[in-house]
Amino acid sequence: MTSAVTITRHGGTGGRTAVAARARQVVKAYGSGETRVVALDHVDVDIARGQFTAIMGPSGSGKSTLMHCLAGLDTVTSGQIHLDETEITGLKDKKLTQLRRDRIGFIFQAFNLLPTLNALENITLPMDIAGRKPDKAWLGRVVDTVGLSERLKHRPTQLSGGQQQRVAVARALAARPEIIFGDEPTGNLDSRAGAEVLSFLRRSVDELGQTIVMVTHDPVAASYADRVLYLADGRIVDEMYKPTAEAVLDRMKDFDARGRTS
Ligand SMILES: Nc1ncnc2c1ncn2[C@@H]1O[C@H](COP(=O)(O)OP(=O)(O)OP(=O)(O)O)[C@@H](O)[C@H]1O
Repeated sequence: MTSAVTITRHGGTGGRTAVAARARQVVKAYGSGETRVVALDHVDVDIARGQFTAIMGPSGSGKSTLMHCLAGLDTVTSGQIHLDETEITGLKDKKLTQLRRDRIGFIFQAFNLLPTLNALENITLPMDIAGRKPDKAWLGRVVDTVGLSERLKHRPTQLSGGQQQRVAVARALAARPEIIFGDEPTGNLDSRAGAEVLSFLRRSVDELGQTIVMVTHDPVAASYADRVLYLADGRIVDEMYKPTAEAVLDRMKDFDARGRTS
């Protein structure tokens, strides 16, 4: 067969451009007058499709705010945010809710599973709500990737914390979102369960082409990423590719000792 025009995807499970999300000159300020806090101060960033990006920085540096703005969970004060080719800044609530539901996946520190549903039902719940039929082959791959094949009939209370978070990871992956945002996804897990979940996130990038952005305080968690962005006082002050836990820790100590270094 010839003649079909193929649109090359640059990795990832959705979208067309090599940049899954981008922020341009994003400012987020809370409050006004003397109580005004600038949480994001003219942030420019590109999130590469099919990569695992970690966001790090001291408490209050703006990590969660950046994630929430990129994910359309919070509005910006000024600047633009695009998801693939869609500008999300300026979208009305209804459109934004739809976009989050259809194109973005979330993993939070709390697993947010429904106790009355089994693992499989929890995984497919967002698609059920959206009236979408799960792609069975994909669902099978996701379940295998996160190592849950033997646990699908279990309810959350019958699963360990690590297994529950793996259900949450599978739930985020199942709908093939263009991008998954994680806010301290291993923050509630011991180091072994955390390592397991991080390995599954890593595999979902390597084997399923998923794009992931994760906020973390933990240098070990960040070492699973392809790239680490460092925030300080609402600005991206540094980045590191192919991070190791030692290099991330050294960089954090450096920041603590010298404050903002750029
Ligand atoms: N709803 C809000 N109202 C007022 N100020 C806020 C609000 N949310 C965040 N801030 C402020 O914005 C700044 C950035 O907060 P943010 O939660 O993004 O930081 P963070 O790096 O995620 O911190 P942590 O690591 O402690 O979670 C902080 O100074 C915070 O106090």
